[in-house]
Amino acid sequence: MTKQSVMVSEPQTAAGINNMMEIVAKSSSLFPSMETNTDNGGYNFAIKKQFLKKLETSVAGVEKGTTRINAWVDSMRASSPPCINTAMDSDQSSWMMQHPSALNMFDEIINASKGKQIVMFLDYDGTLSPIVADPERAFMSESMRTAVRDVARYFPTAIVSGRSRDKVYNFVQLAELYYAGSHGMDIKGPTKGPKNNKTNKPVLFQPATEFLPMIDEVTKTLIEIVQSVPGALVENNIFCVSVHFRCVDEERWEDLAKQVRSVVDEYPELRMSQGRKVFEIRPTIKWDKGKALEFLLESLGYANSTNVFPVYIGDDLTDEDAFKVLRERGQGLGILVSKVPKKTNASYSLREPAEVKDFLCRLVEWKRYSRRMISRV
Ligand SMILES: O=P(O)(O)OC[C@H]1O[C@H](O[C@H]2O[C@H](CO)[C@@H](O)[C@H](O)[C@H]2O)[C@H](O)[C@@H](O)[C@@H]1O
Repeated sequence: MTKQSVMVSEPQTAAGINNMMEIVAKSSSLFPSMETNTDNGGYNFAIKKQFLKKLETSVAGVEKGTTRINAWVDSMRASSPPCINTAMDSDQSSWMMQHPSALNMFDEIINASKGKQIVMFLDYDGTLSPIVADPERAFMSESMRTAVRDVARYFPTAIVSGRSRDKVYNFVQLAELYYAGSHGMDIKGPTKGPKNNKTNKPVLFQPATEFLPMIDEVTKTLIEIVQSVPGALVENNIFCVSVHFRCVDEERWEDLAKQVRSVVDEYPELRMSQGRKVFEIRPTIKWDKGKALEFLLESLGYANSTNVFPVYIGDDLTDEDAFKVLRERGQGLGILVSKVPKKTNASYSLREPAEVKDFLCRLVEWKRYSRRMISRV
């Protein structure tokens, strides 16, 4: 993994993306059903050893799942086709009709929010910070930090990330925000904030603590096995774990998918999905970024309120859970950050983090202007 922060462009075709979405959707039905392993108080710590031995001696178990591995590799490839062709142009424009730019539709968005409290939910990677090759160097710009800080002055604001809460906090460094790390499985309220904060006690919610030893064990196993795949990187996100393949040669993807899949197969209580050149491994509990959004709205006192307008901005598959919740509630809106058409539950789009920043700044400008107008009356 390079120590330099390298910008990585991700040319993707609409067909490729839709293909990937379908493959990912289909592959979820291939996950083993959830069963409780009662050895050793719920976790089988011998699994790691058994697994490593199995890898040394045979890949028979993996071969049985050839079709499934092929689906994963297809999905990995579909997320990075070589170029954008002209057929894309018409797909792009029809997609843009369905998911118009949140900047172009700014006035409509503001009208829809009239009389309601906007609550902001922001994903981190690919939304507040550009995608880079080294996950440790995914810094957000100082101007983005200022924009988020300003937004949080006027609207309750939460960062919702796949990263561990501590890690994403270290990137954002704003104490006045809510943070939901590990795909929403680790939620903490602000350490400083507005006086009218309805909850005096700081929020702390961790619905997956029982999985900590298992995630820790799987992380260690994954670190050992990916050593043989140059460029692969395991990131411990505390309640979940990521295996990055952004810097792995495409010829090695199949190997990597097989190895990761066979580790995860040993843990029926874990599931694996694919994000942007990353495998995400997390507990099968029914908790995701959508549930985290609902939990935060409730903590803020908006559980059954019709006077709230949640806005969620994100770029990845895991953000779809939050977009879906907003669609189902018929409240607020989702904004997908993407340069290319993607199947999404979001209503609007923004092309890249720079546009996210512009959108946040316009929100702040509008709020300041409307406050000035009110104070004049
Ligand atoms: O929910 P998010 O905040 O978007 O986190 C999702 C994953 O983001 C990170 O990986 C992605 O960004 C990296 C840095 O730009 C990039 O190198 C990688 O290829 C992307 O997948 C993070 O490192 C993961 O742990 C998160 O799960």
